This record gives sequence, structure tokens and C-alpha cells, in this order.
Amino acid sequence: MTAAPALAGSAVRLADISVEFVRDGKPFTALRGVDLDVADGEFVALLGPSGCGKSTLLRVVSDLLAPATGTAEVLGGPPRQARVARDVGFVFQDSALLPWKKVIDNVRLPATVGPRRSRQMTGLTPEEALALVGLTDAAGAYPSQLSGGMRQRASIARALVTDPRLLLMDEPFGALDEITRDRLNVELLDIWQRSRATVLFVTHSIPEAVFLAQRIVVMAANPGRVHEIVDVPMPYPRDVGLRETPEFNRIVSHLRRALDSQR
Ligand SMILES: Nc1ncnc2c1ncn2[C@@H]1O[C@H](COP(=O)(O)OP(=O)(O)OP(=O)(O)O)[C@@H](O)[C@H]1O
Repeated sequence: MTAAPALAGSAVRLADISVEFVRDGKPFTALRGVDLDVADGEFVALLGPSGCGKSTLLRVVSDLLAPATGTAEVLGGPPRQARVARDVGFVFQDSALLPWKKVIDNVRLPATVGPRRSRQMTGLTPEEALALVGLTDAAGAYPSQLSGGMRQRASIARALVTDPRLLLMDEPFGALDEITRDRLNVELLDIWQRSRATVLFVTHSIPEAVFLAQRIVVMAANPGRVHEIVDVPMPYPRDVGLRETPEFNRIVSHLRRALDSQR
């Protein structure tokens, strides 16, 4: 896989972002005054109670939603520019593979549409992306023939074929059993280190956030806002043994208290 070109500065820069919805006929503030800088190549987790606006934040970054106030900059320009250039990849909780297409054809899909086609020579081929997530043998299967973990890996492979400089992941492993989730966490870190993409990763799991991220954005609800940003200074590569260390558990406890204090 080719390394993302080095960018000076931020991959994502949010300044004073607010998002308003109408819920039950009344105005509702989903995000208020969110400031966040994510450096190029950084792995940042978003953690917080249900409804605090984590997915809404990703939707602003991915240009699916325009904020009511504030400015968002993605890869040095407006979010729309990054979306149109297909520099942003997505992985959701539900893998959203097309059930009537084989795994390899699902993974090929982004490469067959849109302007990124001509850049495929510098990115991963669909076959390479499948190999990277360990699914070469499942290339000819249909999504319904895969386990949940395999479907999520196929979904990650699909996101990787556009060689995204920014990967947005919204609880991608939330529906998986703990053992599969732990394994995919290790695989994801491996992929991240090789791709040098920037990752914004939404999770409800404190240990998952600590294991993966360099920084954790703890959010609070009503209105959705940034409560605290916590550094995770442990070096990479990280392996499962990290979860047994006092440093890991100290950060987990700190985050648990930060989330409990919001109740
Ligand atoms: N299209 C919409 N219309 C009205 N309200 C919305 C809309 N989308 C989100 N909301 C509200 O905004 C708030 C934030 O939603 P969001 O999905 O971003 O939260 P979240 O932190 O990702 O939650 P969860 O962890 O449960 O997935 C919620 O209260 C939700 O009801």
C-alpha cells in the first residue's frame, strides 16, 4: 500500500461547530461549540454516551451535514472538496455490503465509480485490500455466507481501495463478540500503521478506545460537546498484552470516571 502523502498540519480542523435539528417539532442542539484538531496521520477515538453527537460529528466531517455555525476543514479544504476527491473512506457498524454481489465485487465497487479510478494504480487493488484484511479465500463468497467479523473486514477492505487519506469509522466493531473485536482491533492498527491514513473512530467501548487511539475525545450530551481530550501515550505497535498493563488500566479508570461524572 502506498503511504499517504505527507500533509503539513491538520487532517481535520473543527472550530466552534454547532448542529441544530428539529426533534418532535422543537429545535434541538445536537452539537454546540465543538473545537477539534486532528493531525495528519493521527488515530483519534470519539467516546461518549448515546446521543452525545458522535455520529453527527462524523457527518459534518464527511459533508453529509452542514453545521449551523462554525467552520470545518478536512484535508486542508472544505469537507465537500475532500468528499468529491474521494479522499474520505467510511466504515459503519452495519457493514452495508450489497448482498447480491460477491465479496470481491463489493470491494471493487468504489474503484469502478467516480474520479478515483485513475488513481487506482497508486492505491491498493481490491485483491490487495482483501489480502490485507485476510479475506483472500472469501473473495468469491456472498456477504450472507460470511461471519459478522468477516463482513466488517470486507467493509474495511472496500474503504481501503480508494486509498483514503481520512478513514471515518462509526462503531465498526460494535456488533461483534469480544474476541473477534479484539482481533480486529489489532488488525486495524496494523492497517493504519501501513496506510498512514488519519482515523476518526467512534466507539462506546472504553478499552477499545484506549487500545486503538493516540487521543480520545470524551464527549458529553445535552447539548453534545467536547468534555475532555485524553492522551494515550503508549507507543505502537500495540498488542493485546497492553490491556494488562497498569498504564492502560489507569487511563481506562480515568475515562470511566469522566463518563460517570456526566450522569
Ligand atoms: N436527522 C436528525 N433529526 C433530528 N435529530 C437528530 C437527527 N440525527 C441525530 N439527531 C439527534 O441528535 C443527537 C445526536 O445523535 P448522534 O447519532 O450523533 O449521537 P451518537 O452520539 O452517535 O449516539 P449513539 O452512540 O447512540 O450512536 C441525538 O439526540 C439524536 O436524536
